[in-house]
Amino acid sequence: MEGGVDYLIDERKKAQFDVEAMKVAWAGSRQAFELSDRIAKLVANDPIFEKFSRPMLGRKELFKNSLRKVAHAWKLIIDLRLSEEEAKLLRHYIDEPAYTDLQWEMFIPAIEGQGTEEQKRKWLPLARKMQVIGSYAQTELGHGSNVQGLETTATFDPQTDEFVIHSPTLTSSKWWPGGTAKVSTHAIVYARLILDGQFHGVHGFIVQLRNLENHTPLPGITVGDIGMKFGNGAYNTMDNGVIRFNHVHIPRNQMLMRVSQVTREGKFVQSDVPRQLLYGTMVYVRQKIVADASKALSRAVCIATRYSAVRRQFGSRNGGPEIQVIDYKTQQSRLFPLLASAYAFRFVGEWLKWLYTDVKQRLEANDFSTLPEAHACTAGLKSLTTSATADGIEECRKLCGGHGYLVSSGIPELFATYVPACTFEGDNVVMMLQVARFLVKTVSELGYKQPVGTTAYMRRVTALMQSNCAVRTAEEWLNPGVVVEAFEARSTRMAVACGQRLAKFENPEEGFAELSADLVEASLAHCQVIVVSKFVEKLQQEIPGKGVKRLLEVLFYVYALFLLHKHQGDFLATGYLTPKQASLANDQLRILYSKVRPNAIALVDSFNHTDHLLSSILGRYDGNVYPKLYEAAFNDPFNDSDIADGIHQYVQPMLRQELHSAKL
Ligand SMILES: CCCCCCCC/C=C\CCCCCCCCCCC/C=C/C(=O)SCCNC(=O)CCNC(=O)[C@H](O)C(C)(C)COP(=O)(O)OP(=O)(O)OC[C@H]1O[C@@H](n2cnc3c(N)ncnc32)[C@H](O)[C@@H]1OP(=O)(O)O
Ligand SMILES: Cc1cc2nc3c(=O)[nH]c(=O)nc-3n(C[C@H](O)[C@H](O)[C@H](O)COP(=O)(O)OP(=O)(O)OC[C@H]3O[C@@H](n4cnc5c(N)ncnc54)[C@H](O)[C@@H]3O)c2cc1C
Repeated sequence: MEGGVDYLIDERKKAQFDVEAMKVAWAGSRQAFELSDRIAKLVANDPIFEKFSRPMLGRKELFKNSLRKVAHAWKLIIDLRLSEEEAKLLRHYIDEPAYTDLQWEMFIPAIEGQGTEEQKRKWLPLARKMQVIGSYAQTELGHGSNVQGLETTATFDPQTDEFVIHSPTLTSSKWWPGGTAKVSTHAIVYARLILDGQFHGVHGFIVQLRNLENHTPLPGITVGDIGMKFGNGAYNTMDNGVIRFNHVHIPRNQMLMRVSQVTREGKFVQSDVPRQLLYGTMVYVRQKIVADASKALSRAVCIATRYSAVRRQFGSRNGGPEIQVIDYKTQQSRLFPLLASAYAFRFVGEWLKWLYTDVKQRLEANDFSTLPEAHACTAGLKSLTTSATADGIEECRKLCGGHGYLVSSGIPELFATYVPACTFEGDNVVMMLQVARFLVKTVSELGYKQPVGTTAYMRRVTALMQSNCAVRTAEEWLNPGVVVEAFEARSTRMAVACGQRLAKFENPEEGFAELSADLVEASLAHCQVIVVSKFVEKLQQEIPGKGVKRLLEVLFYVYALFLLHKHQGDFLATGYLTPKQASLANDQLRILYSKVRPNAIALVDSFNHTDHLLSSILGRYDGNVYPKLYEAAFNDPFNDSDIADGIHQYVQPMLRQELHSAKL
């Protein structure tokens, strides 16, 4: 058997549910499925969007090719009159980080959230038509996580009614802003506002960087690329920049003034809008990143699952076929929790999108009451989902054995492109510490204030602290209420224990710093409650299609019981579970894996990923792995000639023992 075509056909026959209905459940609705399927095919069938050769290209060629793709995409958007939703799907399927990500996901949202009505009227139409191209310049060489520590200054000059943007030190150079090194004409620059020698906090300013006619940097602006990043291809299609400002003047009306204003006389006016709204763009993008995590994880899982069904090792008897590696329990125990996580992240991402839309509407009506909850949820879930996805992609590489290390497996580039998500938009540990602040506050107020939203379960603090799990058989773990209660009890107990230990410190900030590692673990436990509960809420909805709901229930238990197994130390240490109950959960997990097994290929087919998106020989829909790997090897430009450059010069003299007289 040369290829794996027959293996996947057989695998697909084993499915116990309606795959087409599962595709709809994954997409969110039939309309969403049809839209996304149409755009996926549009991209897959367009040769300009080819990406298989990307890791072989040098930086300049890679970047130019990326500019070409964006220009072609923009032309398609106009010619086909694509909506903003369709344009964003187009970007997803093109699958290439580019300056437009910053334009549409940071520059425009920053103006929408922090600009005045007048500023929105002026800048948004220009940006939406791509007549100005903007980026988001917050991070500096010496300051990233600590936004209040930024050094760039914006000093008001009452003589000219302008702000003077300046980088006073080397460490104040803006460093990282995507799209900035070579493309963007403007940037939202975050800087310390200085009025009459007084510091008034960090604010956003719209600063023009380049001449719109000839694209040269404006006087006083030094700008360039920060250099090659991790991996070939990957995030190197993006021009992350360094900018240095030397007393650059901008009009006063280019400070984003929804949160605070500076008058013509140079007076600072603080409105009722909380200053945290300045961080609103990050909240928006963190929510997007959560929604995107399932897309990246599902790609890696799809590749590893299909390949695990094609790949055979050991167990051949009488010349018969060896065992498919997907049949090894160890392979299942590593792969199926990731498959289940992809579904879990998809549903929590959908919910977070809803939560964000709700908060946005409230903010527009000047209702800021749900902002702390939205901040904690977006920060925490961004951290949980990106860490699990980055680790999961790497696990999928290992699940594919040696071939997973080949660029043609599609996994190395996916990993290299994905991992910065653990760092950008807030380092994952720093984000969990934000959740910790929120949890500590919630716990400290339990005596007199009812927790709401995602912490509402802590209203039952007494019961969750005192009662214990009642499970006596492995079967009894198959109850959503029992599972959710276990997660809630563990989270409540960890948060309360942190609160009690913090209370022993005279200085709360010192206590917080000392206990920060434990606080991060308590925050993770709380975020897991959210993911598990939102999965259960999804299952409570009507989900049409034969067997679809049943399979989603199986995946829910795999996700939750795997987490319980992985973190059983917490569940045991907090005293909610006995070792016997933890062991029963693990027994149930093994049974669940055998329920996933016949459906595994159909479950990854339900992601509806095109071969173009996967860009992976191991993950091909037809499973024809070996002939295509062989073909790709000989199509590699390195194999153009049998004698590589340098062989005659450096190898032959060695073979002939003539190295001493060779010209090196
Ligand atoms: C081809 C054509 C296509 C056309 C269309 C295509 C469009 C493209 C479409 C799709 C693209 C798909 C891609 C999707 C993903 C988008 C990716 C975009 C690229 C990403 C590139 C990366 C960008 C960046 O990284 S930008 C920089 C990000 N930086 C950070 O995240 C810094 C992190 N630090 C902080 O946020 C803060 O410093 C802090 C929170 C850690 C601390 O802040 P501080 O002021 O010191 O606050 P603190 O004292 O701790 O807290 C005070 C109180 O404020 C509360 N709080 C903090 N933050 C927030 C907040 N955000 N919201 C609300 N409240 C907040 C905090 O809890 C405290 O509250 P308390 O009650 O006082 O305790
Ligand atoms: C690919 C990529 C694209 C980016 N694009 C942009 C962009 O478009 N615009 C922009 O402005 N920025 C951008 N950034 C920058 C990004 O937002 C920052 O790198 C990120 O916020 C982390 O900040 P840092 O680099 O300062 O990390 P640091 O804060 O220096 O982190 C270093 C280590 O210190 C730890 N640490 C830091 N503070 C604490 C603390 N209080 N407690 C405990 N541990 C702590 C962290 O956990 C980490 O382990 C991008 C970054 C990357 C990688």
